[in-house]
Amino acid sequence: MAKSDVKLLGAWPSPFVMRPRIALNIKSVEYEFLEETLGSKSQLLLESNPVHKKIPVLIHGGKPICESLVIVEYIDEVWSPGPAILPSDPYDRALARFWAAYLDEKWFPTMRNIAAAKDEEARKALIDQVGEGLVLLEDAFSKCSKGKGFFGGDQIGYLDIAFGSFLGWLRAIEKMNGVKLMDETRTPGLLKWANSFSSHPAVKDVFPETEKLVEFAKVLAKLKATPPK
Ligand SMILES: N[C@@H](CCC(=O)N[C@@H](CS)C(=O)NCC(=O)O)C(=O)O
Repeated sequence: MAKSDVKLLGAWPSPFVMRPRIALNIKSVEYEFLEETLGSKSQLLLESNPVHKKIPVLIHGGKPICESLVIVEYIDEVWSPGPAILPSDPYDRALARFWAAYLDEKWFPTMRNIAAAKDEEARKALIDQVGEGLVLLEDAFSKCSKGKGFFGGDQIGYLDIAFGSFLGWLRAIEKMNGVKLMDETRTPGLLKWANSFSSHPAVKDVFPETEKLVEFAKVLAKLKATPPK
């Protein structure tokens, strides 16, 4: 497959964009990364994802595929055989999809809201909710990993990608709020997993630095505070 046949529309700070990047790395697929500019949407993005107008979009042989987890599943099916991303067992697959949906629908939106909390009490309540979510995920980790290093077992799988893509922002939010959300007492398994995940060969080159994300968050906050002209 020529590199030009696989294009990914994205942006470096986006956790959702990290997902297909990791999946493509796992499958050793070369691709062209087309970086969107903050605050504007390219014509290609608007044409490729007219429903949500969001990144990531994978364009494979001219055909667009949208939604990060749909893209990860597509990559797993198309570049097969190769290291499997989704679990082969139907129950394990269902569990991985269940927790990925929890992360996207509940856990991450709560964490994202911390920055916009209206006062200190609201901020603290959101931080507590994120911590409670991590305790649930610690339990999910011990069930899914079956004593191995990743949710997917010996190798990074679907749920590792779904959750691991949020780790950069989790670390940035810890730093910006002066808190530790993952720790040895409440989430020992996740703490170890987070280090293995972020240093994995398929991940480390696309894993954003905490400091860069903190700076980016400040730029975003400024943009939000500026009234439209
Ligand atoms: N559910 C989508 C979420 C994608 C998403 O929220 N992308 C953000 C970047 S992190 C985006 O494109 N935002 C632009 C906008 O909302 O207009 C997915 O999993 O792909």
